[in-house]
Amino acid sequence: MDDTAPAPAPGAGASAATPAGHELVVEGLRAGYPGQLAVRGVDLTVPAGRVVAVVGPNGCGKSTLLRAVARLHKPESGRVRVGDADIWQLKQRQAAHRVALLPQSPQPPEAVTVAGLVRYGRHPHQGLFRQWSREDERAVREALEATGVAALAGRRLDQLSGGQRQRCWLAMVLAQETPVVLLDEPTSALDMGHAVEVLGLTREVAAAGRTVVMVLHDLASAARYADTLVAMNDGLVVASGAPRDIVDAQLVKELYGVDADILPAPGDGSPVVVPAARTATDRPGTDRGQPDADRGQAGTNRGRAG
Ligand SMILES: Nc1ncnc2c1ncn2[C@@H]1O[C@H](COP(=O)(O)OP(=O)(O)OP(=O)(O)O)[C@@H](O)[C@H]1O
Repeated sequence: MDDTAPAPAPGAGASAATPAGHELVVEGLRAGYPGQLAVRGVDLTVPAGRVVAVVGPNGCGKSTLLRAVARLHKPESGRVRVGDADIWQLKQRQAAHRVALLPQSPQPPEAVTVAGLVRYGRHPHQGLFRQWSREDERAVREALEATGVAALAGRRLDQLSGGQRQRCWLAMVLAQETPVVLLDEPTSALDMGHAVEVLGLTREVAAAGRTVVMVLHDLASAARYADTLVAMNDGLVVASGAPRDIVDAQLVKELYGVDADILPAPGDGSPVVVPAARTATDRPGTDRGQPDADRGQAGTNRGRAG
């Protein structure tokens, strides 16, 4: 763990019984959609027990990368390995023992309760000869408590606020008890207090030996809570490394086309990005998923993932 990372939140509750010790390795991953390659050759190695934040502009391929790692979006080429298992060589259920994904816009089953949703996280552990067990009950209870939604267990998901729902989905993913946890914008619907709790929880999960890869748009949070930042642009990793080593004005300009000052946060000194004010006429809107000529290849000399 990076020594600048905040200490795990007390009582945030990742179980010692959860599987740990699995390295995640992504090699030469290329994935996309008809007529568009969204991920154009990504290499990534994440040791067990680390938190990685993937950052980058809208449309640069972050979600596609996570979905390909979670065996939900078939890549054109490349490999995803968790421990000694090639995820794309496994059956869906076997893969779901190794990788869990909280997607950006998950679709709930109709009229499901919070407890019912979190129990879905145990589906990969069920089978013909494996019925619901005390172990499943424990995993569900711990996930509900860790995400602060135990009091909502009997409520219907569709009658909760967006932020409450977000934490319930997170509980479902944690209940799956996989060595690798992928979170696509896990704090997007959360107020500051709950965002801090969820980010602290990622540290707790990692401290239990699991691996967390999350997409975040808030660079300050990414820098504060992640051991490693992976910056993507136009389907490629353009920089990766410890946040304080790679977050600078040049990277922010390259990723977002924004001039910014980088200040050390009080306390841990992690980089805080302060964007320069911009008027509407400063710069016409661009699709940040497309490379600008003036952004070029700056930053490709930084540390590559892996
Ligand atoms: N289902 C789809 N069909 C076709 N193209 C898609 C589909 N999903 C994503 N894309 C395209 O693939 C590219 C990468 O999308 P992706 O969702 O991976 O980006 P992202 O970095 O996660 O973006 P954001 O920050 O906005 O969530 C984008 O250009 C997007 O338009």
